[in-house]
Amino acid sequence: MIKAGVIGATGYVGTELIRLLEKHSDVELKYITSKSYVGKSYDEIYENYRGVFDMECHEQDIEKIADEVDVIFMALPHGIASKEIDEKILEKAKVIDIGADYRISDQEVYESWYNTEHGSPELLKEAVYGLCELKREEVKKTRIVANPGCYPTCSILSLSPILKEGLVEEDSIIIDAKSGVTGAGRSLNIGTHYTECNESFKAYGIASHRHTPEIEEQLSEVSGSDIVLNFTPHLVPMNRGILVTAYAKLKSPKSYEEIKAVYEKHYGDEHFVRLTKEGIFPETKWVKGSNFCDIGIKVDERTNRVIVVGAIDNMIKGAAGQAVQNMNIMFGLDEKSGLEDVSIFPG
Ligand SMILES: NC(=O)C1=CN([C@@H]2O[C@H](COP(=O)(O)OP(=O)(O)OC[C@H]3O[C@@H](n4cnc5c(N)ncnc54)[C@H](OP(=O)(O)O)[C@@H]3O)[C@@H](O)[C@H]2O)C=CC1
Ligand SMILES: CC(=O)N[C@@H](CCC(=O)OP(=O)(O)O)C(=O)O
Repeated sequence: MIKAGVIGATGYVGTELIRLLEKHSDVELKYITSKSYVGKSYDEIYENYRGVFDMECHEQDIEKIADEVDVIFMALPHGIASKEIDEKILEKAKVIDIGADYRISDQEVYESWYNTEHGSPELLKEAVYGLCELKREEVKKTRIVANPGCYPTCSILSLSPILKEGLVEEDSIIIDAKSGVTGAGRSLNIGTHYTECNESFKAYGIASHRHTPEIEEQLSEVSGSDIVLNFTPHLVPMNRGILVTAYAKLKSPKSYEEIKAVYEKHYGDEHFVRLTKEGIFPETKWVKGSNFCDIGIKVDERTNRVIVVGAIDNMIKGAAGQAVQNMNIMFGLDEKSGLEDVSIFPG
């Protein structure tokens, strides 16, 4: 049995981690923490767990937790994990950080986009960007995984095959993305009040969202050239889900069948990436509650562009599910363990 601890178990990602780990047949949950609910049992905070999971929430004593577990999941606001993790912790337990602290390899880039000091820059080289389908071999060997962001997971999976094969102009990429409100977390925030976001739809972070450098770094690595792109997120009044529509100009005309063959080459053996049939495009309800990323493609011969539509559940493939997938890889388990659920539709 893998002994696991969840730091930040009372947030939206934390509660999805609890749901997945609690039923994972190879995992024993040993320790959960919270900032505001220390001493409370989990089913007092989340009534849906009544009679199912009543572990007490503890303070965040990371050294003590590392002594008791094999893997620590960090589900905290960015900027905290890097101040808590160090060599001493990593000697005792593996770490999967679901926040952004180890996702960007350049300390200066991280500090300027996140407006905070990095607490353990010496670990940036060692941390592996845990986009499982792209980095499986590195994830197997590492002690610390930077679990990718939700928008980046969907954007990078949607675009990497055509960039890897050099089929599109590297400076032509536009990513138009939409997220449900759980993407903003559980803590109070005016923009996510019911009356502020219900019956409305807005773009935000235009040309300035912190996921831009994360997406650019990974797509640059995939394509072998520097990618600079436009990324525009939108807030949609739904609970969960991310839909990405990405556009890129073809270097030379290609048919739908040729582009489809490239996606099949890259994802044909991937359980969690599903390609839709021609003319069918992903919907967030098809991935709700599951670890799948659905991808649909269109070649617009009129504009010579490829249009790729991707969908994930922001809290599952975009966070807790991918974190469990990373744990499975790190501990040599079947990658699908504990992640067999299909979408909770109608949900
Ligand atoms: N929501 C999503 O879809 C996704 C989120 N992420 C990332 O995952 C991380 C968690 O996100 P999410 O669950 O949405 O956030 P929430 O705001 O819902 O939860 C945050 C968690 O961290 C705890 N916490 C807050 N502040 C502190 C602090 N100063 N010290 C210690 N613990 C603290 C909270 O405890 P308490 O409940 O007691 O206040 C809670 O358990 C973030 O880095 C987020 O960016 C990544 C991908 C997708
Ligand atoms: C809807 C919404 O507000 N989404 C969040 C991103 C979601 C997220 O969790 O960010 P990380 O993946 O980097 O942790 C935002 O735009 O900041």
